[in-house]
Amino acid sequence: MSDASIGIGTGVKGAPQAAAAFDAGARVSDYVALLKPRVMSLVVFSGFAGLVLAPGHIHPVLAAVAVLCIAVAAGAAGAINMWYDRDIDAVMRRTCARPIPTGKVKPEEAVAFGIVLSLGSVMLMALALNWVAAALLAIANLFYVFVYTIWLKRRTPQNIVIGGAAGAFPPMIGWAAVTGDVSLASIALFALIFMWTPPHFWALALFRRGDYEKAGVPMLPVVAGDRATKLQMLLYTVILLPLGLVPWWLGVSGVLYAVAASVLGLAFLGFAVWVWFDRDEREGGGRAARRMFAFSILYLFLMFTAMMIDRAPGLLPLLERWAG
Ligand code: HEM
Ligand SMILES: CC(C)=CCC/C(C)=C/CC/C(C)=C/COP(=O)(O)OP(=O)(O)O
Repeated sequence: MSDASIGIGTGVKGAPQAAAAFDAGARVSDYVALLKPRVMSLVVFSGFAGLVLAPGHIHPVLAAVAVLCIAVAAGAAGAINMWYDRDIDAVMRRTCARPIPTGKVKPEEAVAFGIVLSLGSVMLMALALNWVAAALLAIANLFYVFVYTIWLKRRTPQNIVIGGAAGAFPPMIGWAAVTGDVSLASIALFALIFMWTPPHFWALALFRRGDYEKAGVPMLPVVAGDRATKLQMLLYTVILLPLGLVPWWLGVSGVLYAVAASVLGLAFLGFAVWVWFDRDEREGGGRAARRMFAFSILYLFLMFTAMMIDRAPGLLPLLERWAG
């Protein structure tokens, strides 16, 4: 039996096709990487929480469209951020393997991709849901691109305090997708993420300080030092403790949430105290800072989970109606 008859010839002929398919797969994953999918998970989760917690009903298909729009608009802003920051991303160890610094995606392709997805997601939100949700989505997207990335990131250590507002919008957007408005309760959800962002990010900046120094980005540990950063983190986590109870106080969720928020808030504060007393200030050496960064993500996931579980009795009839 010749090689050709057992299919080797076919295999050789198929090789370029296989390579092309592999290439296409690699390109898809590069474009997905532009969307910062891991960060997006929590953005989407908090947006979903806004949808669940808002009073009123929404058809599940529309709820899914709203979540998709939040995910795509956030990812699109991330792609534009990677286009603008391609010079500093190439310098930092954490970001140097991203698709633009490695040459896998051209800068102009990335920015076009980001702009098209931004416009598409905002338009879909406006058409399928409502104009308030679409306007908030556009504001969040533009805030991350223009206020955080282009204006503040390279100028001031307060970059993430002000610019962090972008990431605080998703629950408000989810809420508005259901109600068509902005309420005190949705502002409380915004405030929670707004106050959470600085300790979340500065914990990372403490053990990635060298990266930011190298790239010349004025993050707080670089500009003001570790002690000042740790003090600020303590302040924000102290404020976060009572702020976490506001959704309960406003009746967004009940006592179960209030207990969870107190425990989680105290734990987050405990991490900030541990970071404060941790004397290991070598770049990359601070175990406490690493743990606090990881806990910050768990904290927000659990806060919104607790809020939603507390609303579960109200959700049940809703789910039954959807199922029916
Ligand atoms: C200006 C505000 C913020 C800054 C500067 C910031 C910065 C960062 C950075 C640098 C990382 C490491 C990312 C990586 O290397 O993959 C990170 C991780 C993360 N951030 Fe933030 N963040 C901010 C706000 C938020 C918000 C609002 C959320 C969601 C509500 C969020 C969710 C996450 C999650 C889930 C991760 C973990 C990703 C992973 O598993 O690697 N961040 N953040
Ligand atoms: C439309 C919408 C809902 C927008 C939300 C935008 C959003 C996901 C904000 C979170 C902020 C964020 C990921 C900052 C990363 O900082 P960086 O860009 O400095 O991080 P890097 O060094 O990893 O690039």
